[in-house]
Amino acid sequence: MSARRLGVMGGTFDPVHNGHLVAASEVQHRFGLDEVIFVPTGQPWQKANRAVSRAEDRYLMTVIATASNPVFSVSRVDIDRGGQTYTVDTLRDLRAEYPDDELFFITGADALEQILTWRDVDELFDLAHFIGVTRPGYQLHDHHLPQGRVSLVEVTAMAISSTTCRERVQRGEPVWYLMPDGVVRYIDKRKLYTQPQS
Ligand SMILES: Nc1ncnc2c1ncn2[C@@H]1O[C@H](COP(=O)(O)OP(=O)(O)OP(=O)(O)O)[C@@H](O)[C@H]1O
Ligand SMILES: O=C(O)c1ccc[n+]([C@@H]2O[C@H](COP(=O)([O-])O)[C@@H](O)[C@H]2O)c1
Repeated sequence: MSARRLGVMGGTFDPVHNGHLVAASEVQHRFGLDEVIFVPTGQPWQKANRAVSRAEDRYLMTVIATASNPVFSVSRVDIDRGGQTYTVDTLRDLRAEYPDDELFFITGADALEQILTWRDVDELFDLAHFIGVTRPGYQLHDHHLPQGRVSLVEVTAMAISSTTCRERVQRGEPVWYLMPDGVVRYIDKRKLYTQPQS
C-alpha cells in the first residue's frame, strides 16, 4: 500500500467546536489528506493556569463531534500516555503506529505563534509537516520557522473559541450551532462548565 497522508489535529478540545471541525475539513480537502486524526491532549502544560475538564469527557465529545465524517478519527495516544502532553511525544507515537505514512500537524494561528516554545521543537519539524490555519484575531505567519516545513492556509473564519463556549454555558447562554448538537447535549447531560470559569 502506498504511503497515506495523515492529518493530525491536536487540541485540548474543552469543548471541541465548529472552528476545529471546519479547519480540519478544509485542510483535509486542500492537502488531499486520507484521514484527519483528532488527538485530545492529556494535561496541556501551557494551560496549567486553569482547570481542564476530565480527559474522558474531552475524548467523548471529540468522538461525538467527528463520528459522522468518514475521514475523521480520534486517537487516545496523548490521553493514554498520561501526564503532560508534548507534541513531540504525540508525533513519535503516531510515527511508530503509522511508519509508512506522512504526517501533517494542523495548528491554528495562535498555536503556531507559540510553537518555538514547544518541547524539542527542532525534532518536531522532522516528524511532520506543519499546516498553520487562519483564525480570527490572530496573525498567521511563519517568521523564524524552518523553510519548507510549514504551510500557511486560509480557512473559513469561525470566530469561536472553547473559552467563549465554556463561558456561555456557565452564563446559561445557548451554544447551539457553535458545535455539533451531540456535543451540546453531552455538555448538558454531564453538567460541564456550570462552575464559574477561571
Ligand atoms: N476558531 C478556530 N479557527 C481556527 N483554528 C482554531 C479555532 N479554534 C481553535 N483552533 C485551533 O485548534 C487547535 C486546538 O485548539 P483548542 O482545543 O485549544 O481550542 P481553543 O478554542 O483555542 O481553546 P481555548 O479557548 O480553551 O484556548 C489549536 O491549534 C487552535 O489554534
Ligand atoms: O509540545 C508542546 O510543548 C506543546 C505546547 C503547547 C501546545 N501543544 C499542542 O498544540 C495543540 C493545541 O494546543 P492547545 O493548548 O491550544 O489546545 C495540542 O496538540 C497541544 O498538545 C504542544
